[in-house]
Amino acid sequence: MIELQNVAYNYGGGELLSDISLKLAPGSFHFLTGPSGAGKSTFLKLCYMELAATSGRVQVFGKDVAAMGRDEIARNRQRIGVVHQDCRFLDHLSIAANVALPIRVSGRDASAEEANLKDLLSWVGLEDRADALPAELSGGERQRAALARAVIMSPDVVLADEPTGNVDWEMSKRLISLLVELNKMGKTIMIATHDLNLIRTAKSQVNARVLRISNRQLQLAGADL
Ligand SMILES: Nc1ncnc2c1ncn2[C@@H]1O[C@H](COP(=O)(O)OP(=O)(O)OP(=O)(O)O)[C@@H](O)[C@H]1O
Repeated sequence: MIELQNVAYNYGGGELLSDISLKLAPGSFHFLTGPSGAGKSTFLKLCYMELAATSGRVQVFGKDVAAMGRDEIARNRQRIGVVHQDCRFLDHLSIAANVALPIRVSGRDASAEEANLKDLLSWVGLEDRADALPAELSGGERQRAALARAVIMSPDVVLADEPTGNVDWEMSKRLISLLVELNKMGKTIMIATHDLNLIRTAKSQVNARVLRISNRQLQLAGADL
């Protein structure tokens, strides 16, 4: 699905990530952990082609990202659902309209997707909040809406950046269960988090590998979590 070979990245200062190699197999479930500022968000951005590697090779769906044009990147991006750390919404649009936004942006007929949208909102437990505005939602509701928006295009891969950052433990477990469900449906999942309790909880539900960014390198964490 996504493959990095000897990838490095720097924002202009020193190297933030060095010599990173990883192959995300279809249907795999990964956690990405590491201290604040280690480069977890940056790593995810390399995976969803928001950033281009400074050196090395990134392949997405079997194609070299460096060889893709803008349109091809945009097309392939539709196959990757991203839950952003700060989950921003358009404030003047309802939650249902925000969740459906990727469909409109892609040019597909949103009215043909009404049933899908309804199912998705009820899957994340927001069927009663469809007409609410983003400002009226709690932190947990926002995160669930962000997850629904990330999967509305039926992506093959879901990348989530601290999806449980601002929610309580019960809500964190609920969000992780939703991501585990997506994985059981065949989607490839990667979640950046520094919540080790969450990783332990998820590991009882799914066969997850834990990656850690430390000293600019990506390592496979041991079973000592
Ligand atoms: N656009 C940017 N320009 C310059 N430096 C940046 C940019 N984005 C991030 N950085 C720096 O790169 C480093 C890694 O940031 P990143 O957000 O990838 O880390 P992180 O591991 O996700 O952190 P956190 O757990 O706090 O979210 C930080 O020092 C950050 O300040």
